[in-house]
Amino acid sequence: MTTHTDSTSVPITRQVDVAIIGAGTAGQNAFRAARKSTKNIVIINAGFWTTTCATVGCMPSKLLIAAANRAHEAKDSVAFGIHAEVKIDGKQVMARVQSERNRFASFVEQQVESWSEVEKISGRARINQEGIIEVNNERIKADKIIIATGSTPFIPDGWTDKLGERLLTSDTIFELTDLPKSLAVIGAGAIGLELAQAFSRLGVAITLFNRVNQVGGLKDEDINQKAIDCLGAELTMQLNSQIEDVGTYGANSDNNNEKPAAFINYIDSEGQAHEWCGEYVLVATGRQNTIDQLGIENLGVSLDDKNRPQNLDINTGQIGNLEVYIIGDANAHLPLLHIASDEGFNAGSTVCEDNKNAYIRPPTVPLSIVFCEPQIMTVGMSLPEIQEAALEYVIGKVSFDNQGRSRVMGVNCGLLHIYGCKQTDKILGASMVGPDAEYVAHILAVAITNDLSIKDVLDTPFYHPTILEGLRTALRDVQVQMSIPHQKQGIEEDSF
Ligand SMILES: Cc1cc2nc3c(=O)[nH]c(=O)nc-3n(C[C@H](O)[C@H](O)[C@H](O)COP(=O)(O)OP(=O)(O)OC[C@H]3O[C@@H](n4cnc5c(N)ncnc54)[C@H](O)[C@@H]3O)c2cc1C
Ligand SMILES: NC(=O)c1ccc[n+]([C@@H]2O[C@H](COP(=O)([O-])OP(=O)(O)OC[C@H]3O[C@@H](n4cnc5c(N)ncnc54)[C@H](O)[C@@H]3O)[C@@H](O)[C@H]2O)c1
Repeated sequence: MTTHTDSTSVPITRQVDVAIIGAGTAGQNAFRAARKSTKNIVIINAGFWTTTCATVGCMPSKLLIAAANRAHEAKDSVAFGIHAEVKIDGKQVMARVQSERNRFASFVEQQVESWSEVEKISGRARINQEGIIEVNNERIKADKIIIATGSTPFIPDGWTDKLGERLLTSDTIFELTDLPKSLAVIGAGAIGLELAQAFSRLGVAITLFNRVNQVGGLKDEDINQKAIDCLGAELTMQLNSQIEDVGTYGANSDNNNEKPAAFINYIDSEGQAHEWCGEYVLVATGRQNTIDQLGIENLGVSLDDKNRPQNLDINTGQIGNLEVYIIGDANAHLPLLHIASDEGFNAGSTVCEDNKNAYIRPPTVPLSIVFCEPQIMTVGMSLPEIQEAALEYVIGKVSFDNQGRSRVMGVNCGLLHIYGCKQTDKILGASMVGPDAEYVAHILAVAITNDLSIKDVLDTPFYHPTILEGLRTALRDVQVQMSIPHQKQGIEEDSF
């Protein structure tokens, strides 16, 4: 049926209660939640109907890391008296990454296939000047619009042309059918760090570049330096380096195949000029949303200079009083999977007419984990945020270099800082590089979410011998520095 908009005579092909643009984790969750109470709904998606997480993100990266860590353990067990000869079959490594990845993606596809065809449109949507969604031959008028268009790798200007097929991003690297011989990784954020270490452990000659002396986005200088020390023991890093130029040399120069080799001209942290030359360059210099290309301004949404929407409700993704919701990586707030998932559920529940019974999840405590070894985690407020808020704090510390179980396991490199609030005996946040950081992070997230005092956490059992006993040591260190009354227990009472 074709109708007309009120203000113009432009024909519209569909009128819906809710339109969702983008069917990744956030969009699919929004669709599932909204569809419970409206049947007049459409979801539009460009590209594959799976998710970034399953297809080119969380899952393939963790599959590669899993293979890498197996290789590393086998190669790195001499101190235990175990001398293994390790042969890495690159083709088999990549084949497992792809087949397991496809298995995860197929579960998402099956769910999407169960949705009615009328509710799904494959195509790239745009919002025209009248606020109508245009996709393929359709012009869709929606009472409420949820935008969940995700993010894409950011590539510095000109690099795509200069590096040609030698340039890889996280969107393409998992499609390699064999391990490369050499790889430069540019950017030491979560993606760069995880993939640089994984490929290095699989025998690829890696150089990791970052323009600042920082890894994994760490904002606590001591933890950052410890992470650099722990990771640098096995990974070649050029931190604080400036890339001057990138490009390729003529065919056959890598004696590997017909393709030209890649080069990077850079200035190291000492100011010396160098050239790196190798097979591929993985650009991991961040991700950016693309909502500026969507015609978002036609819905009354304004963006700041980093493409972040103004007046964003971080709980539901709603923009001010508009019936526009921007969720997941698209809002550039916290580009993480659990956030995309929660925001999708919340937005989908909020747009329903009958949403009184919908449970809108509150914003969760900030939590981030980088799956390199040792792992990196941050939870709660960061040190700069605490300092900016002028809160009185103490830092409880524990080194994992000599921590009992960490040493037993041969994973004894790390440092945990817990930021305790002097007035309240509560945990403000924490930052760590070290073994089992993912579990430490979750325990602290539970404590902060439930407003537990440091004494509350210390009153729970810590089994011996565990790496988590290190968490207890750091909590006790917070406690002994507190100005509030408490039952002192010296950190020296922790024993092996
Ligand atoms: C390599 C890598 C590893 C990661 N690892 C982790 C991890 O370990 N833990 C973690 O928490 N997070 C991780 N992330 C981040 C996580 O994957 C993302 O935060 C999450 O997938 C974002 O989901 P989304 O729904 O916002 O976007 P997506 O899943 O990207 O969905 C967006 C969809 O919108 C579509 N789209 C875009 N524009 C349009 C348009 N104009 N019209 C129609 N459709 C459109 C896209 O094609 C896509 O299908 C990782 C990311 C990467 C890249
Ligand atoms: N384990 C996880 O949770 C996980 C894993 C992967 C990705 N992610 C998500 O994906 C997002 C994107 O990850 P990312 O690592 O690409 O981005 P990022 O923003 O975290 O890191 C990018 C890094 O590249 C550096 N950089 C930028 N331009 C550069 C240049 N020209 N030369 C040298 N260095 C440069 C930056 O200094 C920064 O350290 C993350 O913010 C995260 O939310 C999460």
